[in-house]
Amino acid sequence: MRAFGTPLTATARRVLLLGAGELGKELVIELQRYACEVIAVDRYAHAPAMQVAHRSHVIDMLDGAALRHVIEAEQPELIVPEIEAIHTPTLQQLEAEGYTVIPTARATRLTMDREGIRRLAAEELRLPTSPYRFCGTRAEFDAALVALGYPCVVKPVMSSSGKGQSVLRGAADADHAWDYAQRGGRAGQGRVIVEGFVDFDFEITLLSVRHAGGVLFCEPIGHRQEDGDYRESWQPQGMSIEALGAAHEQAGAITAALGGSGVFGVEFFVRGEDVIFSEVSPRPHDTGLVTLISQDLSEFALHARAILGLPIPALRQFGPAASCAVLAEGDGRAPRYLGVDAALREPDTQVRIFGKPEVRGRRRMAVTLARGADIDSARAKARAAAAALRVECSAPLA
Ligand SMILES: Nc1ncnc2c1ncn2[C@@H]1O[C@H](COP(=O)(O)OP(=O)(O)OP(=O)(O)O)[C@@H](O)[C@H]1O
Ligand SMILES: NCC(=O)N[C@@H]1O[C@H](COP(=O)([O-])[O-])[C@@H](O)[C@H]1O
Ligand SMILES: [Mg+2]
Repeated sequence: MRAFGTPLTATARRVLLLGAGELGKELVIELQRYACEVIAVDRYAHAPAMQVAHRSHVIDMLDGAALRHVIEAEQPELIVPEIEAIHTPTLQQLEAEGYTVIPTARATRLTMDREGIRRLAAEELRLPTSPYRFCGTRAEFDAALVALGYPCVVKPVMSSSGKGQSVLRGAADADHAWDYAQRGGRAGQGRVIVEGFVDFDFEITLLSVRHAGGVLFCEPIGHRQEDGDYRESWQPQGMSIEALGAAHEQAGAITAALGGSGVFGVEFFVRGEDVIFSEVSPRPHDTGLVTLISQDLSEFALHARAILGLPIPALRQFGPAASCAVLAEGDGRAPRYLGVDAALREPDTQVRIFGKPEVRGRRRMAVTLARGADIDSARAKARAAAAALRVECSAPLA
């Protein structure tokens, strides 16, 4: 095991994050507890994780040359992707040259593109998934709608948090769904996936931790999404022993195929006893923010331990807990947060404000966390705390 060192000296264990949002911010805080030297990179200045890192860089992470330049200048021991939209072929080259990418460069490449991960899961590993088709043209899209029928879901192959995603109820929705997916994709050159709609009873994220001592699974996290974006999550989600066993088995298979160390957020739909694989993040997951209050080691603490090669002898879950996303809408900068005092009046309630410098359209700006006697009361507390918060931009966009 490598010794830990002193930041900003030759002894430091240096970690570079690619993406510096709210998930990265919590990870940086955990890495700082071990006195790692942390460098945060994102496409804009003053991103949340930059505010708690030792240094930061603003680059276009889809630009392979810019990515290589920053990494060669910083010489990190660990490169930790925090978002999907990164020039992953460059990460594969850097890995071949001796850098360590978390969990592996191949995992980041496969999961950046819905086609890579879906074909691995459904066609190689034979995990149950929704029926799907990939389409690069409008004609292929129209053919996919005929083949899959309605309702169905369309998503750009490269997007997250529901960007460019819509549900089609009938042929009348096709034009809008196609145009929206074309605008919402970040780097996929217009390619989309069309999926048959899964009429699930509930959906879960199974946080799976690959670390030096083996694989651990957190209690399942239930969540509610709107427009493909997470609004509330809770832990533990009740489910049958059989369904939980199937989820463990599938999560074990997909994370083993991706390899490396760290936390993975494996997403499933559950319908009766059927457990249907949806997708996986090779990093902490937004629905896993609930673990900031529900576990002794949050998903960020677990990721830090796993990637640094530290032991995780046990997981402690504290009982029913919930999180609620706080969204702001509109356009402006330097937001102010009113009602934080009101949000914290109940016992066992917490707030995280991410510190994002501006809002354009709709953006997640904070999260509330709560524990309760049962899931319903934890959710009600987290929702009430979120409702007490008001986000107001103090200045127009520059
Ligand atoms: N085939 C489907 N059938 C029913 N609901 C779906 C389907 N695909 C996606 N959804 C709904 O949309 C949500 C978001 O989908 P998905 O996770 O694929 O998007 P995403 O943009 O990758 O989101 P994130 O990056 O936040 O994980 C799912 O959690 C689910 O609620
Ligand atoms: N579902 C993925 C997810 O939640 N990712 C988190 O959101 C940030 C981007 O936020 P922004 O779009 O507000 O900049 C990312 O950096 C990551 O922390
Ligand atoms: Mg998802």
